[in-house]
Amino acid sequence: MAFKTLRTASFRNLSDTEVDIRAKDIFLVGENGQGKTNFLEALYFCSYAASFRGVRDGDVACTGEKDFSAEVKLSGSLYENILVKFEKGKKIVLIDGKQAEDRKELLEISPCIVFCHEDMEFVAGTPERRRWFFDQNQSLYDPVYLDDLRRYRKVLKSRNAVLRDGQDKSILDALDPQLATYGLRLMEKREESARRFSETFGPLYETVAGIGGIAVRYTPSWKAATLGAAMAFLEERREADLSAGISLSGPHRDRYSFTRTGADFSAKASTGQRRLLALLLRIAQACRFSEMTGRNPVLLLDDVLLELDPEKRRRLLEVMPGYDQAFYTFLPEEPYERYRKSDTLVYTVQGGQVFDQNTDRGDP
Ligand SMILES: Nc1ncnc2c1ncn2[C@@H]1O[C@H](COP(=O)(O)OP(=O)(O)OP(=O)(O)O)[C@@H](O)[C@H]1O
Repeated sequence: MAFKTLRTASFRNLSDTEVDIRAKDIFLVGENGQGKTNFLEALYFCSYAASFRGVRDGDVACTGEKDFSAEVKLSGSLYENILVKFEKGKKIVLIDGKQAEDRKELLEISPCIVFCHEDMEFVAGTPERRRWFFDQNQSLYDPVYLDDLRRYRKVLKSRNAVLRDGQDKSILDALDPQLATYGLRLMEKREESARRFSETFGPLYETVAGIGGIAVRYTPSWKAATLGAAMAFLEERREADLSAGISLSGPHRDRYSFTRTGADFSAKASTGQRRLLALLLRIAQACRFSEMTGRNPVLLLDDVLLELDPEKRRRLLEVMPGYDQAFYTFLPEEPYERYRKSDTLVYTVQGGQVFDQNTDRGDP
């Protein structure tokens, strides 16, 4: 699947036009703060109906506006058009003009993998951010996992409400088996997935950074492998949960870490090594996605090459995963011409306007 055109309306600072993006590689070149990342964000919106910058939908609308939309036409897909619009405080996803019931339907159609500054949080940020990454990773190719995750969160929310408000404790007796059931399903998949992810991630890190033995370690919060054991675990901790007014254990407290030959790696890693960890997490994600689905993703690479020294940049380009389309952002002074292929489309972005730099292009 690839995008043919992107049309935005009141989307951050982008001007309300349609841009032709019919190419495998598209370069967006511009000074800081001109709208390159906003362009990638608009594409991402058509892929997940959410921003990758962790902002509320309303903040994406151009200053002074309340509503906005992003729309793409597709090639290599059963579908032709995706429109995501935010109107009167409500988000609507239209696939070929038909309203989607659940935005997860988009995952099957337009899978994008974004590489951005915020990815550093998966390495240097809170355990929650790392969980988010690995949950997203699994959800990209495993809709059952996403359903279980949503169900787990729903039960957890009810359980926390009971713990907080001191409601009838018998409700906890009813909720705990559900929490344990969904929680165990998540744990099983996380265990397997961390192991499989490491098999891809470790060798990638070794190739680009020259450091072997890197793996992802998954540490579940419940020390339990069966429903009975998980229930016993919850029972044992119920008093502590009641006094805290919140569920203190469960998959929402699971941890992921990066290890080298068994010892923690990220805490001692240099900034450059951490940056590479973050970058290669996304590359491994793209590889895993292709392995599991037999399809290639669209890559959105925001200032990725800028942060690497020339040798790492060269090695990174060597391990780039298979993709159907890739969008790269560059500053004007970067040597982007060096990476340009004969069919690469180059646009400059200035003040939210996207200018075509492909003068030799014939009629599309
Ligand atoms: N909701 C909004 N409405 C209007 N303009 C916005 C909105 N949100 C951000 N902007 C503007 O968008 C611009 C930032 O664009 P963007 O984040 O795409 O930068 P960029 O070109 O990728 O540069 P950098 O390399 O610094 O990330 C800023 O000028 C900012 O004021």
